[in-house]
Amino acid sequence: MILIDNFKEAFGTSSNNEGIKNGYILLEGDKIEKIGSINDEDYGIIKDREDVEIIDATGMLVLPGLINTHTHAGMNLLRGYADDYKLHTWLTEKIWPFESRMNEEDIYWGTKLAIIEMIKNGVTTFNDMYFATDRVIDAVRESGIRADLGYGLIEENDGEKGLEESVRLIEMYDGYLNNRVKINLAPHSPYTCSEDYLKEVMKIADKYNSMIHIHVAETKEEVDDLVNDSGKTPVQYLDEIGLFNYHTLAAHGVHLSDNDIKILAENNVHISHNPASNMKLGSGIIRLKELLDAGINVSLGTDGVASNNGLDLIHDVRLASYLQKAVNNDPTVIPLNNILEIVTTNGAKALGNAEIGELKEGKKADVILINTHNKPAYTPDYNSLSNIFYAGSGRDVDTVIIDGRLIMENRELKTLDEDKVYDEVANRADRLSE
Ligand SMILES: CSC[C@H]1O[C@@H](n2cnc3c(O)ncnc32)[C@H](O)[C@@H]1O
Ligand SMILES: [Zn+2]
Repeated sequence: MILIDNFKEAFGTSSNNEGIKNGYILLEGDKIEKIGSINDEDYGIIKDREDVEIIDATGMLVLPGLINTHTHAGMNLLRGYADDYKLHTWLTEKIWPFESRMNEEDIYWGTKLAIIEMIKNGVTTFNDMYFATDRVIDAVRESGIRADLGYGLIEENDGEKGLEESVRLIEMYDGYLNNRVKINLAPHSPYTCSEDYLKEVMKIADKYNSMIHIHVAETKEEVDDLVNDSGKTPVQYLDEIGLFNYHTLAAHGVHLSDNDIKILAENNVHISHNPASNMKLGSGIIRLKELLDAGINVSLGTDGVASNNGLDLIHDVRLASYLQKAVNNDPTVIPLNNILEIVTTNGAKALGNAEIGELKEGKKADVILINTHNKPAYTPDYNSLSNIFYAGSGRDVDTVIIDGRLIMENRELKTLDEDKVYDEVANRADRLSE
C-alpha cells in the first residue's frame, strides 16, 4: 500500500474540478483505494499501518497522470534534425529518409528517451503510432509507463504485412502487463493508405473491437489535394467509407469545415489536438472552440519531438489555451477547468479507457505530485490550478506513480538508467545523421 500523505491540494477528484485540500490518497495494488482529509478519523489508523509506504506530499499538488494522445515516441532520435519545414517537405525530404535508416534498436532507445521525457513531465499514458512495436513494448514494460500502441501503417511500405503485424500485436499484447499495454490500429493517413487498405483495417477493427488512430486534415494541402481528386474532404471521405463506424481518434483535425465538424460530432470521433506541432510546422490553427461547442471530445497530443520539440503536455496545453484565447478574441475560451480535462479525462475518453484520467476510488493508481516549494511559479497561491497550467511546467513534477507503482520520486527515475539512455541515443544519432 502507498499513502500519499498530507498533500496540499488534489485535482481531478470530481467533475467540477474543485480541489480537495489537506488530504491523503491511499493506493492499494494498482488502484486508488481511498481519498480523504487528514482530519478524517481513519487517517491516523491508515498512517500507523505497518504495510503502508508513506510518500510525504507536504506542499505538493496532486493530479491524475497526464495523458498524451498522439506520439511517435521513437522519433525522439530526431529531435532538432529537421526544423522549420512545412509538413510535406519535412516528411518526404527529411524525416522519412532518416527513418528508413533506423533499425529496431534505434527505435527502442528513442522510445526509452521519449518515455523518460514523458514521465519527467507527468505523462503516465501515451498513445503511440510507430514501428518496431515489440521493442516499444519492451521499453514500456521496463519503464512502467502505460501505453496504447499501434503499428504505423503506410501502405506503400508495409502493404498486407503491416495488417498481419497489427493482428499479431493485438492477439499477443492487447491487455498485456495488467492492461498497461493496449493495442490499436494505426493507419497513418488517408494520403498514405488507400480506400481498399483502410477497409482491410476496418475489418480488423470489427473483429477485435479495436480503436483506429489516424492523422486527419493536418494541413490545407492535404485537404485541397483530396478535394481536387475526389470532391470530398478527408472527413467526408473517411465517413463515407465507414471508418467512423469504429472508435476513431483523429490526430490533428486542423482544417475542418462546418460540415466536417458536424460529421465528427455525429460519429463521436475523438480529436487529438497537437498545438505545438501544428504551430511549428506552420500547419494552421485548429477550430477548437467550434469543436468543443459541437460536443466533440478533444484531447491533447505532443506529436513526435521532431515537430515539437519536447514532450511537456503542461507547456503544450497552455499554448493551446492561449492561442485559442487570442484567435477568438476571448479569454474565456478554454478556461482552467477545460485545460485539466483536456489532458486527463478527455484523453481517457479518446482512448476508450474508463480506468484512468481521474483521482477517484476504484480508478487506476496513476498519480502525479507537483512540488511547489520555493518556486516562483507557485507564489502567490490564489489558485493552484492556475499556477500549474498558466505558470508552471512539466519540470515541476516531482513524483509519478503508474498502476500503483512508484516510477519517479524527487525527480529520480526508479525504473530506467537515464544516463545509459542519453549515451545510447547520442551515439545512435551520430551514426544515423552521417
Ligand atoms: C506510420 S508511423 C508514423 C509516421 O508518421 C510520421 N509523422 C510524424 N509526425 C507526423 C505528422 O505531424 N503528420 C504526419 N506524419 C507524421 C512519422 O515520421 C512516421 O513515419
Ligand atoms: Zn503524428
